[in-house]
Amino acid sequence: MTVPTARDLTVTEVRLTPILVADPPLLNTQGVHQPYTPRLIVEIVTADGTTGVGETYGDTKYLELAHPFAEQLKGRQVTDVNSLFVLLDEVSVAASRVEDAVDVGGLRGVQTADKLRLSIASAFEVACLDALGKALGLPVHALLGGKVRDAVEYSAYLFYRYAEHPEGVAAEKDDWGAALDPAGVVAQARAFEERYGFTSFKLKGGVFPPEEETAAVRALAEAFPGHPLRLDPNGAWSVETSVRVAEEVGGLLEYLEDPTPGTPAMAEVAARTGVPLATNMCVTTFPEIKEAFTTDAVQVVLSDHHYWGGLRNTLHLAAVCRTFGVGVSMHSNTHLGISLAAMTHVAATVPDLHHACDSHYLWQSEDVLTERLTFEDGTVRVSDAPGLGVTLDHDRLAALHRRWLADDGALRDRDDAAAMRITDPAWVTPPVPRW
Ligand SMILES: O=C([O-])C(=O)C[C@H](O)[C@@H](O)C(=O)[O-]
Ligand SMILES: [Mg+2]
Repeated sequence: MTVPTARDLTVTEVRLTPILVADPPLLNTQGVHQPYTPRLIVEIVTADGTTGVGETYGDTKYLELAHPFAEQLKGRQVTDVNSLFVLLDEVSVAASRVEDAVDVGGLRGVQTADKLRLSIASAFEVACLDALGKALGLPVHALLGGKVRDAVEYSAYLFYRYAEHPEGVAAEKDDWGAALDPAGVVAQARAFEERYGFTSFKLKGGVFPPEEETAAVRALAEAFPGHPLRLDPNGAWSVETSVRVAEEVGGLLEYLEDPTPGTPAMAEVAARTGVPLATNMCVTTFPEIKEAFTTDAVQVVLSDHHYWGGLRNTLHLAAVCRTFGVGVSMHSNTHLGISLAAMTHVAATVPDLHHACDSHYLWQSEDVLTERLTFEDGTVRVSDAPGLGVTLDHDRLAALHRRWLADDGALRDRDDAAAMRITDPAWVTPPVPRW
C-alpha cells in the first residue's frame, strides 16, 4: 500500500511581474483612462513545485511594497494566510505615499498606509489560496467554505467613452465606438446585452452635468424596462444636487452609488431620499464602517478584495454588513482574469449577495491567461477546478511586461487627469463636489 506523503508547501520562490495592459478611453469624473494601465501579477512557487497566482494594482507605490513583502514570504507555508497580515505590518510605507487624504488615482476613497498594504496582501492571499487549492485538489470557493451558487451575476459596466484614444498616441483599438450621450449609452448597453446577456446596468457618471446623466438613465429605463440600473458619479455632486437627482430618477434606480463625497454628506442624502445609496468610496476600510452604518449613510457596500485585503476579509466584511442589515456587492477597477476568477470564487460563497457585481473585465482586450473567462447571461460560472481554475500564459505575461519595461514611466502610474490633458491641456482634476 502506498502511504500518501505530505506535500511540501513551503514558499520557495515569489515572482512579481509588473505589466501594462490595454485600456480603452473610458471617462470618469477625474478624466479619461490612459491607453495602458499598470497591474502587478504575483506568482508563488512551493518546494514541491505547486504554483499560485494573484493580481493587484501595479502603480509604483504598490510595487515598492510588494518587493519587500515578497522577500518575507519565502520560507513560509501557503497555509499561513493569517500571518500575511502580521508580516504586512512590518513593511514600511513612505509618508509621501499617503499624504493625500484621497486616492485620486482610483476613485476608491481614503488612501492610508494600511490600505496600501492590504492591496498588496490581497494578491499574495489569492496566490496562496490558489496554490493550496491546487495542492488539495479543491477550488478556492471550497477553501472559503463552499459555493452557494454556480454562477455569479455581474452588471454591464457602462462608460461614457471616446471611440479611440487621441490620434498619435500609441494604443490598441476596439469596436465599441463612442458613447457621449443617451443614445450612445443605450447602444453600448444593447451591445453588452447582445454580446454577453447582461440584464443589469451600471453607468459611470460624474462626467457630464447631472441633467445629461439623468437623461441617459431615463433612456436606459425606456430601452430596458424593469431592469436594475445604477448611476455612479464618484462623489461629483453636492448634497442638494444628489437629492434633486434622487427625486428625479431615483424611482428608476436599484441604487445610487456615491452621489456625494464623505459619510456625513451621504448620510444627509440618505435621510432626505428613499433611494438606497451604495459606496466604494466612503466605506473602503474596516475603521470607516462604524460611522457609516450608525448614521445610515449607506445601504449597500461595494466590497473589493484588492483593497479590503483579500477574499477572507471580503467574507468578514460581508458578515459585518449582514449584522447591520446593510447589503453587499462588489466594486471593480481595471483588472484581468486572475482577479475576475478570485472575485467570482468569493462572490459564490456570500449567501446574501443580492446585487449583481461590477467588473471592468470586458473592457480589457488583453489578459495573461491561456483562456479568457467568459460571460453568459451576464454571469460567470464558478469554477470547480482546483485553485482559481485559471492558467497563466507566460508568453503573454512576458509580452505585457516588455511593454512595461519599454515605458518611460509615463504610464506606470495611472493618471486619468494626465490622459485628459493630452486633448485638453487646461484640464485639472475637478474638485468634488463639482455640481
Ligand atoms: O467607483 C467606482 O465604481 C470605481 O472607482 C470604478 C473605477 O475606478 C472606474 O470609475 C474607473 O476606472 O474609471
Ligand atoms: Mg463606485
